[in-house]
This record gives sequence, C-alpha cells and structure tokens, in this order.
Amino acid sequence: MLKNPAEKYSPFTPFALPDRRWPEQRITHAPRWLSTDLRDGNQALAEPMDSARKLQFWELLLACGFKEIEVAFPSASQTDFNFVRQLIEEQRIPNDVTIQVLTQAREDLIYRTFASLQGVRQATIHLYNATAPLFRRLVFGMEKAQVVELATRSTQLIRQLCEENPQTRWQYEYSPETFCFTEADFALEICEAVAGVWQPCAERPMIINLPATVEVSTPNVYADQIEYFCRHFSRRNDVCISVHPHNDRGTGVACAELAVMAGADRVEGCLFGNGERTGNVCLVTLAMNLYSQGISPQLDFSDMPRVVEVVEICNQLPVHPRHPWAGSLAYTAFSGSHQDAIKKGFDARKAGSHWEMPYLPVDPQDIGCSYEAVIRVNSQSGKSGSAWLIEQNHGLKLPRALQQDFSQHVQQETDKHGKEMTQNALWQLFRNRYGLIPSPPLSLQHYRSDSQQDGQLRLTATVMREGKTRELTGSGNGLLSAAANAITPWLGKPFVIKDYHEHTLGVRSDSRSVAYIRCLYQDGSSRWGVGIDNDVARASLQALLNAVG
Ligand SMILES: CC(=O)SCCNC(=O)CCNC(=O)[C@H](O)C(C)(C)COP(=O)(O)OP(=O)(O)OC[C@H]1O[C@@H](n2cnc3c(N)ncnc32)[C@H](O)[C@@H]1OP(=O)(O)O
Ligand SMILES: CC(C)C(=O)C(=O)O
Repeated sequence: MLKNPAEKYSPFTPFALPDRRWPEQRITHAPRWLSTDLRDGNQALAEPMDSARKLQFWELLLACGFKEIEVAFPSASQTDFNFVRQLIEEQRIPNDVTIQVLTQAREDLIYRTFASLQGVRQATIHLYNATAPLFRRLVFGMEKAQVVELATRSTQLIRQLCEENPQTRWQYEYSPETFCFTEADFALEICEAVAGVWQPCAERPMIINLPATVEVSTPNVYADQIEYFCRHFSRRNDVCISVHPHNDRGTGVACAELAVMAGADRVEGCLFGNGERTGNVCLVTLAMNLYSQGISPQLDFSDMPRVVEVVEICNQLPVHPRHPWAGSLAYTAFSGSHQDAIKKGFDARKAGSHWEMPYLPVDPQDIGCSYEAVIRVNSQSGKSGSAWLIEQNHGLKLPRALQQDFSQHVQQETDKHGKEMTQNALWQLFRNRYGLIPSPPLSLQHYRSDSQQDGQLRLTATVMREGKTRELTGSGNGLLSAAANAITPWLGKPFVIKDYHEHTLGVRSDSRSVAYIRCLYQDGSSRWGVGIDNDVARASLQALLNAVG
C-alpha cells in the first residue's frame, strides 16, 4: 500500500445540501422490496444458476413474501430467457407477484427482452444505462446529450412495445446506473427526460431507481443525493423512487436505511447480500432491522435456517456465521459476562411480555432458531453459561456456589484443550465430578430412619464401597446430621454440611428430586455432591455420599 494514497486516489466530492431533512425522519413502515437475487445476485456468481437452482430460489422468494422479483436478464443467456418463459408458461407467477427483467438500452436486446415476456399477466421492464462522467467518457464515449438520447430512445421503444402488448399490465423502471457518482443535476435531467417519454400515471406506473452501483462515499452523502432528487424531480408524486445500494464500503445497509429516511419508497437487494463484488444490500438484514424495532417488514423469515440453507445451495456460497440476524453464530454467546446477562434475562422473562434480553435484540425462536445455540462454552465462559446449559438440557438449577465450583472444573478442561466444550462433554464432566454415575465410589443401597423418643432421628444405611457393603448407623436431629454422624467415624475425616438445596425435576408429583450438598472439611476445603432419585431422602443421602466419597 502507498504511504500517501492521495497520490493515487481522490476523495469523492459531495454536493452541498445544507437544509437536508432526512436526519429528522424515522422509518415507520417497510418499503416496497425488490429481490434481485435471480438477476444481480445471479450475474455475480462464478456459475450462474441453472433453471433448477433458479426455480428453487424463486419458490423461496415467494415463500418469504416477495411481491416484486427481478428474475432475469433475458437477453443475456438462453438460460435466463428460458427461465422467464418457464415461469410464464407453467403459470408459476402468483397474481399478486410482479416479475421484473433487465435490459441494456440496445434495440436488439429490448426486442429479445419483450419476446421473453410474451403472455405474462404483469411485468416490469427495467432499462439501465450508465450516466456518470467516467462512464460517459470511458465506456460510452458520449456527451451528456447522447446519453440522454440513448435512454429516451430506448424508453420510446419500450413504451411502443408495451402499447403493442396491451394484454399485459406493464410497469417501467429506469435506472441511471452509477447514479451515486453522477452529477446530481444530470441525474435529474436524464430522469426527467425519460419520464417525459414514459409519461408516468396510474395506468403507466414507473419506478425510478437510483443505484449506488459502486459505493463511493459515506451513507449520509447517498441520503443527501436521494433527498435532493426527491425534492427536485418534477413528477415525484407520479413515480416510485427505488434505491439499489451495493456494499463496496460495507455500508450498503446504512445507505438503504438513510435513503428510505430521505424519501425512497422501494429497496432493491439480495438475500444475505449476494451480488457484484462485495454484494448488493442484504434484504434479510434490512427486514430484520425493522422487525427488531417492532415494525413488520412484510416479509417472512420465520424459518431462517431453511432460508440460509436454500440460498447456500442456490448461490453455492456460504452465508457467514456472523451474518446479521441469520448467521449460525448470530445469537451465540461464548463469553462469560454475556452468558451471565443472558441467563439473568431468561430467568426474569415472563411469557408474553415485551422482549428485553441482554445481547439478544430479537428472540431467536421468532425466526425458527432454538435457544440451544444461545450459549456455548469455552475458556472465555463463566459460571452462568455452564449452569444455563445444565438447566436447559437436564433441568438442574444449580445453586450459585455449585455454579462457581463447576465453573472452575470447566475452566480447567477448556484451558487444557483450548476447544469448545460440547453440551454432552459438559454434562459428562458434571456427572463425573458430582457423582451422578451408575457406580459412584460410595453408593447407597438401603436405608431406614426412625424417630427416637428423645426427638432424635436414627439412620441405618447400607453403603457399597469398592464392591463391598457396609452398614452404618448414626443419630442426629435430622436425616443429614444422622447421616453425617454415621459416616464420619467410618471415613475418619470430620466435615460439616455447609450447603443443602433440593428441588424436583419437573412439575409432576411423581417427578424425581435432585439434592445438592456441600461438605466443608477442617482444612478449609470443600466438595459438592449431587444426587437424583424418586425419593428425596435417598437423593439427599446419595448427594452426601457423593460429596464425601
Ligand atoms: C450494474 C449492473 O449490474 S448492470 C447489469 C450488468 N449485467 C450484465 O451485464 C449481465 C448480462 N450481460 C450480458 O450477458 C452481456 O453483457 C450482454 C448480452 C447484455 C451484451 O453482450 P455484448 O453485446 O457482448 O456486449 P458487452 O457486454 O461486451 O459490451 C458492452 C457494450 O454495450 C454497451 N453498453 C453497456 N451497457 C449498456 C447499456 N446499459 N445500454 C446500452 N449499451 C450499453 C457498452 O458501451 C459496450 O458497447 P461497445 O461494444 O460499443 O463498446
Ligand atoms: C442495473 C442497475 C440497477 C444495477 O444493477 C446497479 O447499478 O448496480
């Protein structure tokens, strides 16, 4: 890279719009959406979609609720042409859906485009030509007037062909390609001229699409350009203003949102931001951004994992695990403080209440994701993450001090291997550590407890150790103190029971109980044991044996 990039690169010079109004605007409803996955997305793939993949994507877009879909560049390839024919001839286009096709401003291509649309109920013809100074000079070798003439001549032909095919409800879209680096007044001039030919009205709907073909500046500059256009375009009320942001600077989503604040009615983009170079704006992100603000996006991503799966198949490109709202890690916390906050959020959550969840702006269940992936454990995790997983998967509500104890063992494991701990590995560690295994070192076989006349309780318990059974007896003012008095002389290591907790596993009266016990030894060390049994007394006694065994 250059030490002084200014030797090679010039900054984009924005025009002045000091009385801009868009910063005060709020987005209150969804814009019209156009999916261009099958056109702009498709043209950017190493292997453009064949008809099977196109059809699969088409079905997905319908299922998501798209009403405007750019399906092809019919004059580009026989595959694209055939796909449009297939949709029409197999009557695959629902009544409320409009297909859109793109063409250059070239007569032969326009005729070919119309041929592909024969018999369609309704369609949008989309014409583009580049208008920016660099393109006029370098690509077309045209003066401004010639560029305007190219656009108006093609529009004239399109209007004529539409009128010759009155059985179709036609809509016309014109894109001054490279709008975002075209002089603002020239963009207006060419769109005025094109609209002058088309004469937009209710019977002849028109969309003016103002693309950020390549992002060249910050999103506020694009918003200024859109506001300026909307304020000065003489037929503003007769046309739909659409935007088509690309993502070269990584700000496609911001461009689209600010453009809508600046007056745009419609947004063109692709699912997960596929498209030329760094892609088109991601429509999933835009829709979910609205949803997270309580605004219906008028699109349905209730089964996001399926949407990701189909798009990956069709585009043959992976969706990034950290893609906003949809990536496989989009709702996952590995780090301790995040997990702690999320666990507290779920503990406090009341069914039906407004969503208030630390680190999770939407409920993953709304888009077909489970809570399973919300917390995953590695060496960056703390006590709450492991406790959450044990509770979610096995119903055990670990006491706080046990959470802390277990967390240290988890930390040792994860530090040892440097890897994530699977839910299964975590559960095995918990079971081994706290005695929830088929043959713990000390295993309760039978017990009997009797109340004595002096108010004391007498316990007789048969315990197995290393394959041999032993009968222990002891008295105390409760079951556990009797048990402690029975065990201490046998093990020869005095301890006191420091913590005791129990709860049922489930809501039925015949549910099993779980008991948690911590024993404190004279040297200050302590150990936890856990017991699960249909009988709460047995669960407690086994928990004690697990703590001392
Ligand atoms: C920003 C966008 O996404 S725009 C859409 C871009 N998508 C695509 O290009 C995908 C489909 N395209 C294609 O398959 C081909 O480019 C075709 C079939 C349309 C045309 O192919 P070709 O006739 O071989 O032309 P090719 O693409 O090589 O060259 C472009 C020519 O068209 C001209 N041209 C480019 N865009 C336009 C336009 N919108 N209107 C009129 N002419 C145009 C160029 O100036 C150039 O003319 P020249 O040959 O006189 O210099
Ligand atoms: C054809 C136009 C809308 C386009 O794709 C672009 O400018 O990116």
